[in-house]
Amino acid sequence: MIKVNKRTNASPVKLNAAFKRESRGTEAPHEHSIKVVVRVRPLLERELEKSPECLVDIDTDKSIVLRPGGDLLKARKYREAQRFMFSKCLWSYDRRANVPYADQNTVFTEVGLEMLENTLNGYNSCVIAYGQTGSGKTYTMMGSDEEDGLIPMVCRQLFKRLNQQVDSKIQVKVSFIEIYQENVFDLLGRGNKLRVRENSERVAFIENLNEYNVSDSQETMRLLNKGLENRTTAETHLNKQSSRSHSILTVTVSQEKFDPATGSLVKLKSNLKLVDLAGSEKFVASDGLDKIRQQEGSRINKSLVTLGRVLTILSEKPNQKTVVPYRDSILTWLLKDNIGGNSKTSMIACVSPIDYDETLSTLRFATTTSKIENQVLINKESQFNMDEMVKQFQLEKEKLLECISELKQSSSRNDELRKLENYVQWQNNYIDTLTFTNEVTQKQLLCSLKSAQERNALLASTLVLTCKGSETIPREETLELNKLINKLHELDVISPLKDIENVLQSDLVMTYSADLIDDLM
Ligand SMILES: Nc1ncnc2c1ncn2[C@@H]1O[C@H](COP(=O)(O)OP(=O)(O)OP(=O)(O)O)[C@@H](O)[C@H]1O
Repeated sequence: MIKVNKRTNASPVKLNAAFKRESRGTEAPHEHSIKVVVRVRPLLERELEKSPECLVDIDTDKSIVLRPGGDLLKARKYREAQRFMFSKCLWSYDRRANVPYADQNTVFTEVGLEMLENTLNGYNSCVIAYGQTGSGKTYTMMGSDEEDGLIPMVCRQLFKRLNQQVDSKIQVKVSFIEIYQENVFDLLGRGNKLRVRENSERVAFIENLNEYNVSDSQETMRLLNKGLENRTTAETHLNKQSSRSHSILTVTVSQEKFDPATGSLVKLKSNLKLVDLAGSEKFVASDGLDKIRQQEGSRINKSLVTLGRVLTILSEKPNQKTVVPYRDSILTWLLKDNIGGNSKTSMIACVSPIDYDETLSTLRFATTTSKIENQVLINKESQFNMDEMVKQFQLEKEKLLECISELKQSSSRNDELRKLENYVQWQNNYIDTLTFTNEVTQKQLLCSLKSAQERNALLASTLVLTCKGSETIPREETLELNKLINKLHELDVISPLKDIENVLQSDLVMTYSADLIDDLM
């Protein structure tokens, strides 16, 4: 086993020289760069028997060192120690004193939490697990029987957070696909191949894909498990249950919320893609794989090679004329927005601690990825919505009336309460008028509704004080209450309605509603 840090005994001069030449990714990441996190997995049971040498180490939580190891150094001279820098390096190889052990919760904290926040704030988000076969991608994303992975944790937390938003209209939809040998299959459907097409805005979509509405994390987990049962796996020389396909779980979250400050209905729609790629290792004919496995291997490689090409072009900051070959593979076509587009994206690069070549290839791939900057936007739509505004207003009024009727049973200040009740009734008629005169310019109605809302707020504070009314009410509170009630009397309730009336009359329409306003006054 190698030592943890630069204090290693193994030819320090050579290592330092190599570090100078080979340190990668040291530039500070741009705000919208794809965030790359590396995770080193522990030795597997069958690897432990051979007591292999650990070839990786992390010397800070942002830097990982790969060394050739004694045998490899002798065998091939060109192999050198190399250091790579990333947003975070997670050590799950063993529990040692000077490096914190990264369990599944750590992955959630480092990657999942941020993605969750992004999704709730209306950003498209994506997490991609990349690495060779058996490096821990599925373990990281899905987890094991004993421990949940990132996906179940994100789903659980997502619903927990959404349930706290009592005043929003929320819809969550889930779809789950696999890309196997360059074909798309619906993991929640009947297993038939689906076609990828492009809409008029050149956004790829999957025709006839099942999308399920889900209302809690249990329902989401049931669908996820159903999909996992359908996913194509096989035993390979490196992994007993190797995923032979790329899987993409898409969680679409739509939130609608009325914003009383602006009088508008805010709609946020974001999708969170959770991608577990098939293994990235090279296949050699001498591996003794049967024909199907070889074909699988070459198709997996085709899509990952295209992914690599796309990422390389994007990392070199292309101009508008550069052709990015997204459409050369289904994977890159479907992930177009997430790599180089409108998405906050993270990659978890999973590495084996004992495979120099594959780990080096993964770390180089991850470095290229970390140089990509996306163009991130909140998917937000605001629109004035009179119906919603009136609904909100009606709710406020109902609350006030409820409050008054409760107070009437206990309070001795029936006079004030009756006055307040009259005001609320007045608001009631006002709402009817507004609903009826829906044709009037929105701006005027909004202005009018806002002043009515101010009155409601005043009514509410008056009620709070009235609630305290009893024989022993302190003098200051009585004064305050009288002040509020006087203010209510003084309120100019006529001008906003006059504005509406003017519009109605100048348009010579809806005279009936103008009459109604007259009645009210
Ligand atoms: N951090 C970890 N802690 C404990 N066990 C792990 C960890 N990472 C991976 N493993 C174990 O390593 C084995 C291989 O992991 P996994 O199946 O996740 O690899 P993979 O990268 O998804 O492979 P493939 O590309 O072949 O699907 C599994 O038995 C898994 O439980």
